[in-house]
Amino acid sequence: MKAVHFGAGNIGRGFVGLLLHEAGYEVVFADVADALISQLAAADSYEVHEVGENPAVKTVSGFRALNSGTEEAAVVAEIATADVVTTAVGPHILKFVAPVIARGLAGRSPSLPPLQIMACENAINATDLLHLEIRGAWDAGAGEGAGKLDAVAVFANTAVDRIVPNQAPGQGLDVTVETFYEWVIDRTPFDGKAPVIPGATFVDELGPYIERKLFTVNTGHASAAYFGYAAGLEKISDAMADSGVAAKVRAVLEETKQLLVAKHGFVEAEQEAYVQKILSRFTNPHLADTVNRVGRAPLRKLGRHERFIGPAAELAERGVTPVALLEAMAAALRFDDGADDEAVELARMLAEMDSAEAVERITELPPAHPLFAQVQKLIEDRKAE
Ligand SMILES: NC(=O)c1ccc[n+]([C@@H]2O[C@H](COP(=O)([O-])OP(=O)(O)OC[C@H]3O[C@@H](n4cnc5c(N)ncnc54)[C@H](O)[C@@H]3O)[C@@H](O)[C@H]2O)c1
Ligand SMILES: O=P(O)(O)OC[C@@H](O)[C@@H](O)[C@H](O)[C@H](O)CO
Repeated sequence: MKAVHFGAGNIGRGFVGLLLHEAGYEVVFADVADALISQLAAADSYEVHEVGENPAVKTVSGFRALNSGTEEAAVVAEIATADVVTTAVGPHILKFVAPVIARGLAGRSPSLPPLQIMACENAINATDLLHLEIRGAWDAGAGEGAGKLDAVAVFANTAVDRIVPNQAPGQGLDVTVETFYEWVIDRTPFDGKAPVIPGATFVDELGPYIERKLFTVNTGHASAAYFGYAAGLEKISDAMADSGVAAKVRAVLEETKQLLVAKHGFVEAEQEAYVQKILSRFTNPHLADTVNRVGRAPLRKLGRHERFIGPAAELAERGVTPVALLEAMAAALRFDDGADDEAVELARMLAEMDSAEAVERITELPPAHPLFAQVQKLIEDRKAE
């Protein structure tokens, strides 16, 4: 069995690659980072160091690696004979890997079962986004003469959860990760022939799991990052050790818990246990995770269906005015990491646009939305500084 995995970064090597390897797949890593691919191609194995409670070291071996920029034809050929394709490149990069996947699909023998495609990104239904992009490339010519896309590929949404920080320089290919992990996959598109991945959980209704993960783990994480950044702290665990930051993060998760319980019917006590578990993961002192990594790409994180506006807008639509979520968004507007392209772009937008235009462009909330005025006020306050 062969899996082609796009994105050999933190979660690619430290989670998806590891679970696919443990499931018995030969993993072919595809990435555009030349030095990383050369290192992987030259290596026989790398180690995943799981730190925290019950630490362990896992070895990943038997993989290959290709540069999907300079060795595109080879990647296309691998996809043509693969069983599974996964991605962990970032939601905004899916449009770049889609044409390569489309060409690989077009080259498949009709005798092969459909390729099983799963995007492992922090976004609601990321595989649907990838599917749309592949469909675009297919219809634009990649699939010419190859029949119907849906006959050669199956697309399944997933929710992936494991905190994998940026790795310390000098660590080579080895990856330090937390011990916790969860990979939840929508079973329904596979028509009874889902891939066998023992580390993954297959469910019939993924929607509540994705939202629970994004609006608890990622909303809480990003809140810790932005409040921690405002407090001048560098590590997430240090931010969570600050009682003021921890209280604000807790308040944010109280609001998303209220939404998740009301919307999806999660049992309140179970959701509270989930929140507690996540807060304890953020405090893991063995994980050198930074507020800059977790706060990265604030424009994406302030998007309409993302970790802040997503739950805050739904609460507002239900007649509840969020308070802590708005405070976290106010902190996000002040994340001015000059090394982060999106933080720089956010600062430019805040400087150049009037507040109403900035709300629409950053959050895509329409002016008539019940949350619009509150977000506009946050932006006015930020602009006035
Ligand atoms: N790190 C985590 O804790 C974590 C956990 C769950 C989900 N995720 C999600 O996984 C995705 C990747 O995150 P990460 O932390 O591993 O980031 P990362 O930056 O460590 O890895 C991304 C990799 O994608 C590669 N890449 C960029 N453009 C590419 C292209 N066109 N083709 C192929 N490869 C390309 C980069 O070179 C890099 O190696 C994101 O969507 C993130 O939200 C991350
Ligand atoms: O990857 P992002 O930028 O969407 O979010 C940053 C972190 O919150 C994220 O990578 C978490 O570590 C991860 O989602 C945990 O499962």
